[in-house]
Amino acid sequence: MTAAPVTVRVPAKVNVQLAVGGRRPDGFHDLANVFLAVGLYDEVTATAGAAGEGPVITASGPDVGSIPLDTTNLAAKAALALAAHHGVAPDVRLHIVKDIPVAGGMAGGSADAAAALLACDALWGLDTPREQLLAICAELGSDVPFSLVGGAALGEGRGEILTPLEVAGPFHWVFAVADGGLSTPAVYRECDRLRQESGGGDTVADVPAPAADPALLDALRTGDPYALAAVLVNDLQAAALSLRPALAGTLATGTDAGALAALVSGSGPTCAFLAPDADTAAKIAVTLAASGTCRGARPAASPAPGATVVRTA
Ligand SMILES: C[C@](O)(CO)[C@H](O)COP(=O)(O)OP(=O)(O)OC[C@H]1O[C@@H](n2ccc(N)nc2=O)[C@H](O)[C@@H]1O
Ligand SMILES: Nc1ncnc2c1ncn2[C@@H]1O[C@H](COP(=O)(O)OP(=O)(O)OP(=O)(O)O)[C@@H](O)[C@H]1O
Repeated sequence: MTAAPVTVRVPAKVNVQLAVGGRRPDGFHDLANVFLAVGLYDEVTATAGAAGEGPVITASGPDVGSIPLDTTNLAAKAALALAAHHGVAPDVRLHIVKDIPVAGGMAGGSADAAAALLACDALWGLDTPREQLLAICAELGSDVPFSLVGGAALGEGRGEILTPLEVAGPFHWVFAVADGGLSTPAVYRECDRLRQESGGGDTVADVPAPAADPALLDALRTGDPYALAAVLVNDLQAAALSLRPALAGTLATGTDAGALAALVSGSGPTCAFLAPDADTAAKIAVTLAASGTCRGARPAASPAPGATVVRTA
């Protein structure tokens, strides 16, 4: 009997604190990365594939023209990694319903990897222990473990070593989606270049070790948007603005429309706006969408749960 298809829903993320340390010898940067999952979701459905065909990717949604449909898709890589871990055949059809902006700094590819991992695990009846799933996630990318876990978490190391955080809420956000993406490695490189240019150096010997801000952790715990707005910080923001100066106009538009704070989401170019309540978030979204400073604006609340099986047919 063929196993029933499995659908997993997985959230996007915003980094409420992204403290970036110096460039390590392996090219990565040590982080104090406070992740918050937000209620914008992709869905990945895994269906049994024909013997020998490997992972087959299909996708639907407005931006899917810019994602790869071969084995470089992070969802395919996740299926291959899980199959290799267990020594099983990686035959699976993965359909991605994509709502998370592509190359937008919201971990869309990472989300699909985490979702595919969970969906294949259920489809293939593997029951992989959580720690092993998290280890496979970390091999796939620095953001992938958080996509599995969701909620709020501090990511240390290159972002893959997670400590869950207490978080109240809801926090109300608006996300301004830009035309075109930004490459994550290019943004980290630009951060290094700006550090060198300012004379401070860009290696672990030059840059103070990143640390989570206790005031920010308190604001998450108490669910206070005003306190959170006062301490939001993204060390990659200057680099994203340097590569995409027009984002300054987007940030200013959302702030003028009533956001408590505005910042670039992760490596950008999506901009995130924290609102005091859901009504204000809806108004900010309308103003941003009409402003011509972004391609679209999406309200979303956080925290959101991590990758979750939502359907088996
Ligand atoms: C910007 C963030 O989204 C914030 O959460 C992440 O740090 C990026 O995570 P990601 O997209 O999962 O990144 P990975 O796939 O692990 O790495 C892609 C590239 O980003 C850079 N990279 C990533 C993470 C990190 N801590 N330091 C880095 O310098 C490296 O050039 C790396 O080759
Ligand atoms: N399933 C996928 N969805 C989106 N992009 C993918 C996927 N698989 C591979 N990619 C590639 O990864 C690149 C980065 O896309 P992604 O949407 O993950 O960026 P991002 O949100 O900026 O990532 P992050 O916030 O983790 O740095 C894309 O340009 C695309 O070519």
